[in-house]
Amino acid sequence: MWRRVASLSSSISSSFLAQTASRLNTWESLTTGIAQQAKGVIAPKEKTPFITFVLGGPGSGKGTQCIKIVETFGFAHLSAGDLLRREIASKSADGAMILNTIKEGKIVPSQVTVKLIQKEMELSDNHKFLIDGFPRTEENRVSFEQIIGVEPNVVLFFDCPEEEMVKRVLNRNEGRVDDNLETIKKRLTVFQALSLPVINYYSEKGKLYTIKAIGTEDEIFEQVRPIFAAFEQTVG
Ligand SMILES: Nc1ncnc2c1ncn2[C@@H]1O[C@H](COP(=O)(O)OP(=O)(O)O)[C@@H](O)[C@H]1O
Ligand SMILES: O=c1ccn([C@@H]2O[C@H](COP(=O)(O)OP(=O)(O)O)[C@@H](O)[C@H]2O)c(=O)[nH]1
Ligand SMILES: [Mg+2]
Repeated sequence: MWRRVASLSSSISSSFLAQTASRLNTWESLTTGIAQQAKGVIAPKEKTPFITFVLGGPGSGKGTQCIKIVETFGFAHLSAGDLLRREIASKSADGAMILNTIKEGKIVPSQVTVKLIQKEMELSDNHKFLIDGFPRTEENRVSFEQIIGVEPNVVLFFDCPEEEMVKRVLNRNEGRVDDNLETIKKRLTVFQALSLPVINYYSEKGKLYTIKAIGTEDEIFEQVRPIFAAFEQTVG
């Protein structure tokens, strides 16, 4: 749905989209409303978006569980880290800056990450999104709300002991520049200082679902499954 609108609205700036969306605060404002303006026709009613943020420390199992959620509940999986690594691989203008930031275990400027997420959402035909590994800071969170103009419906937090996260990352074997002891130590510090406040924010808003992220992948998924099963009727 976003793809069609994105192609129709190339002359309509994304800030206009964001302003319209945040004013009306509905997904339909981003889709049918703009489509009507662009084409002068009544567009079919679109589905309301369902956004899940998937949070947790490095190696807590976010990506692994996202694959299972996609298989079982048909979400689109947007990994912020994968989108950033794709920018590095494509040698885009921001590639070198992103690579250095990831090597240092720091956080890429919000504007860059949110634009990449926005593009993927626009290209997707799905209305159910798993946004994996984002937002990692309060600034990330605010930036998403301002640019995209919607809030998450559900926030998952994979709560895993540091010792286990370190062990998993060092065994990950995906050739990542940040899967080494020096970077992981920095990432754990960043997680405690910058990401935990985001998790606390959503806890206070009543949107947080905490998963005990130890045990087998299947055992952990049995904690995840009922969360999405409960929403299935309403989400579609
Ligand atoms: N429950 C689990 N038990 C043991 N290893 C796991 C478990 N879940 C994931 N892993 C492994 O740990 C590593 C990190 O998992 P990943 O899903 O990439 O975490 P994250 O995206 O949170 O960094 C991967 O090599 C993955 O195969
Ligand atoms: O919103 C994001 C997501 C990721 N990153 C960077 O990308 C790295 C890897 O993120 P990813 O989610 O892939 O790591 P994981 O938690 O899965 O190990 C992070 O340490 C950050 O440097 C970032 O800056 N902003
Ligand atoms: Mg991951």
